[in-house]
Amino acid sequence: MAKLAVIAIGGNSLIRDNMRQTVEDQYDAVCETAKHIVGMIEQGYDVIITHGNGPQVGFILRRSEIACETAGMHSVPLVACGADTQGAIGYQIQQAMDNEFKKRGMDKSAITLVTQVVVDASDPAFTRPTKPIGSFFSQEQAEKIQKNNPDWVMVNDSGRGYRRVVASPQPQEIVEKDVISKLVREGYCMIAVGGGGIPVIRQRDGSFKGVDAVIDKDFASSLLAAQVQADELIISTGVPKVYLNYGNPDEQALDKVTLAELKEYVKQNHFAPGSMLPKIQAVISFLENGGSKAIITNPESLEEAIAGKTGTHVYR
Ligand SMILES: Nc1ncnc2c1ncn2[C@@H]1O[C@H](COP(=O)(O)OP(=O)(O)O)[C@@H](O)[C@H]1O
Ligand SMILES: NC(=O)OP(=O)(O)O
Repeated sequence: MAKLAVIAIGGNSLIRDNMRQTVEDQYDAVCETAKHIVGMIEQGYDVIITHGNGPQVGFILRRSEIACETAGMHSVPLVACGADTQGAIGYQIQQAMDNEFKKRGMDKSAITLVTQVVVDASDPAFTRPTKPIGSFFSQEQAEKIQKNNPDWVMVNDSGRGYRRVVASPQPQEIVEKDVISKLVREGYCMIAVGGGGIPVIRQRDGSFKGVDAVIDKDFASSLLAAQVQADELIISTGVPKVYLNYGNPDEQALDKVTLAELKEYVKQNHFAPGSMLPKIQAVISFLENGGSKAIITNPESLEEAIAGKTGTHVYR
C-alpha cells in the first residue's frame, strides 16, 4: 500500500530571491518542485500538497491598498487576499503536477481544494500580530514605511529584513478534512490548506465566517497530517537539513533525531522564531498526535530524503 505524506511547500521557497518574484518566476519554481514531488509519487507515495502564501498574500493586500489610496477602488479584506492565494498558487501547482504526470505517462491528476480552517475568535493572536507577509525591507525603508503607515506592525524576520506582520491564530480544525482524505485515498494528488487555510470562526448557529488573519501553513499542515492519519509530514523549505547553531562556524546538521531530542534543542533556542521554529513545532505536534515520522528538507532533495540519504528525519 502507498504511504500517505503531507508535503508543505514554503511560500518563500517559491520566491527564490528579490529579483525573481513575478508570477512567471513563481511558476518556474513550482515546476521545479513539482518534478521532485512526482518523483516521490513514482516511488510509492500518495501526497497531499500544502503551501505557504506569506509573500504572495502581502503582495495582494498591498496592491489592493495602493489601488484604494490612488484610484478609489474598494479594498480587499485580508481573508479574501488569502483565499485568492489558494486559487492562484493552487492553480500553478495543479497545472505543474498535471503537466509532469503527462510527461511521465502517469495516469494521475491533481485537484486543488479551497480549504477553510477553524480558528478561535478569542485567540490572543488577534491582538498580537506575528505572521510576516509581503516584501522584505531594509531598516531604512521600514522606518519610512512605518511613518507613512502608523497602523502597520513591522518586525525583523529572522535577520533577513523587515516585514509587515499580521494576526496568525492557531488552526483548530480543517473543515474539508474528510473530502481531502477521501480523494487522496482514491488516488488524486490533493492540493489543500493553501496559505494555512482560509481562517474562519464557527458562529453560534454553526455557520462559518471568515476572519482577517494568516494561519501558519506548517501548523495547519501538521494538523491536517494528524487528522488524515498521514504516515509522514514532509516540510519542504530553503535548506536541505535543519542545523544546530545555524549560521555559525560550528553549525551542525541534524540527520536523525528523536522527538525527545528535538524538544531539548528547542529549549536550547536552536531554531529561529518566525522561520525554523514553527516548522519544528509543527513536527513535534504531528508526532505527539499520532504521526510516526517527519522530514525537513529542500525541494530538490525530496527524492533523496525519502530514501533516507539526506534531510532531517524526526522519529517519535
Ligand atoms: N536552525 C536552523 N536550521 C536551518 N535553517 C534555519 C534555522 N533557523 C532558521 N533557519 C532559516 O529558516 C528558513 C526557513 O524558514 P522560511 O523561509 O520562513 O520558511 P518557508 O520555506 O516556509 O517560507 C531556512 O531557509 C533558513 O534560512
Ligand atoms: N501561511 C504561511 O505560513 O505562509 P509562509 O509559509 O509563506 O510563511
